[in-house]
Amino acid sequence: MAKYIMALDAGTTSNRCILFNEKGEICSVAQKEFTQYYPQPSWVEHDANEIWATQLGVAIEAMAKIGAKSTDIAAIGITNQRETTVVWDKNTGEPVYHAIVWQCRRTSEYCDSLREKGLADSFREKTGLVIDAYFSGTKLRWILENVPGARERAEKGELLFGTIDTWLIWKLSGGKIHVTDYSNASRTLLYNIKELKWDDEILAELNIPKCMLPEVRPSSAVYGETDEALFGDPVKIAGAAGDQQAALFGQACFTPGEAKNTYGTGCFMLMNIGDKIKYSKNGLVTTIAWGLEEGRVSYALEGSIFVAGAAIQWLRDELKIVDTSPDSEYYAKKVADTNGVYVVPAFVGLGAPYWDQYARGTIVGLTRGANKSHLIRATLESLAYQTYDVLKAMEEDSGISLAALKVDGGACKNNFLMQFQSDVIQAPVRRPMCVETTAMGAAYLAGLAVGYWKTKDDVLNNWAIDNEFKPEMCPQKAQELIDGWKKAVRCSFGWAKD
Ligand SMILES: Nc1ncnc2c1ncn2[C@@H]1O[C@H](COP(=O)(O)OP(=O)(O)O)[C@@H](O)[C@H]1O
Ligand SMILES: O=P(O)(O)OC[C@H](O)CO
Repeated sequence: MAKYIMALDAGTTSNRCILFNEKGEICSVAQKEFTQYYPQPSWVEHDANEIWATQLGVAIEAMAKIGAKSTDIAAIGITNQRETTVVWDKNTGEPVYHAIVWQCRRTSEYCDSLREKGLADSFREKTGLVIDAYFSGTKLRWILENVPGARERAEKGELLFGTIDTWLIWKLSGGKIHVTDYSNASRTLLYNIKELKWDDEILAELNIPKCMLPEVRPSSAVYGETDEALFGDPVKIAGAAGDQQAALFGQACFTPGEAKNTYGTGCFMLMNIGDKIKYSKNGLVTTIAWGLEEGRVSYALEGSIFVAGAAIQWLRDELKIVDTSPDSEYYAKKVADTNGVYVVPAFVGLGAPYWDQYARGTIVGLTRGANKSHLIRATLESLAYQTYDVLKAMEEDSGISLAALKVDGGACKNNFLMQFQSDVIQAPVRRPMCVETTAMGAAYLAGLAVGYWKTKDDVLNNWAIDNEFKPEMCPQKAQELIDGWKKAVRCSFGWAKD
């Protein structure tokens, strides 16, 4: 019997491959960062070819590290940064433009015009989303409008659209399979999450030819096999899910009301709401969590925070005041507080619950005594405050007060941040043994499709806690800090608006 499930985790800043065994344990990992392009302020792009080359490279490396052969791999599951938009030529496989990344704000004004036409409610009703440059639809339209010849070629059926899952599956299959899964489709602003189909009215409004769009399949299903040239024998490609939904699955949040928060490049809190759609009144979006079989899906409420770990990378790469992201913990602990400094990392606007496309990064409360450690600490704390905002919105929408918050993602390894998070929300924060829950979720989705695991109970049984952080700060102090944060956030609003 094959020994491993391979998870390909295509994140915003790096690609990873993890090989899991039957107990859900990590047997091999390889990871590589790739280039971020910022061609104009608030524009973000990736090279889709580099994403593919990096992803294939880490897959081969992870196998080589433990001498695994293709016949040792029962199936591949894919999980990906969502919304990021790729358009490529069906015949040559060449992207017609860089991938436009979820963080990119280039379509903000077009989104304003859609809202001004009074379309916000109908888009919300159909897609569960707010009209925002974050989602794929307006990015795809931008490519069709701005890349010479793209619209004509798309209308002739020569171009294909995909989010990163679709792009990777297409490349893995040697250009044979053009699919996405329910969870990724629900992030495009083009997919009707009630009727489970591409929405013709929205496609007409955005002027997007339907023939470019991938077939939408369950998140756990055999889509096909890898091209023989890649790993030797073909391997089944058996699952895909957006990274945040995969993490919800990997955290075994199967019961409505269960939630997780992932601290990666951004920070995303998702709550399983079962098989009935519920719309938020507090700035969250409704999204498809997963569909395990054709025509049936589970939904989630989501609070999307655009900049979280990316703010720590900013301290590292732009300000150069930490050498590595984990170093932020050392500096934060060197000081007792932030000395009144707040950092609002609205580098690409603000997502939930504010949805301000024109907010920009803001530092307030500086006095002559503010030093590097205060700034680092304030940046780390901003992750916790943003999470607080989203948590409150989620509790209000769902009517459920979370007994504890399950966390995962790269930055949740930061103990200072986790303790501060618990203090701010005044509730326990639970970190699992395996914080690679995104990759784990993708592995489970693929493993369930090929019978490597039998039921979702296997996922539940493999979940184990590493640490629980309990509130140590008194509620009044926490409230004072939150009040300061609210004031700071207000200062960032609308900054980039003429
Ligand atoms: N110990 C840490 N403290 C703070 N931030 C961290 C730490 N370790 C990683 N990060 C941040 O977490 C992010 C990486 O997490 P990851 O889950 O791999 O993200 P993604 O999937 O979005 O690429 C980076 O933005 C990095 O700055
Ligand atoms: O790269 P991550 O893990 O921060 O995830 C990005 C999200 O999928 C964007 O919606």
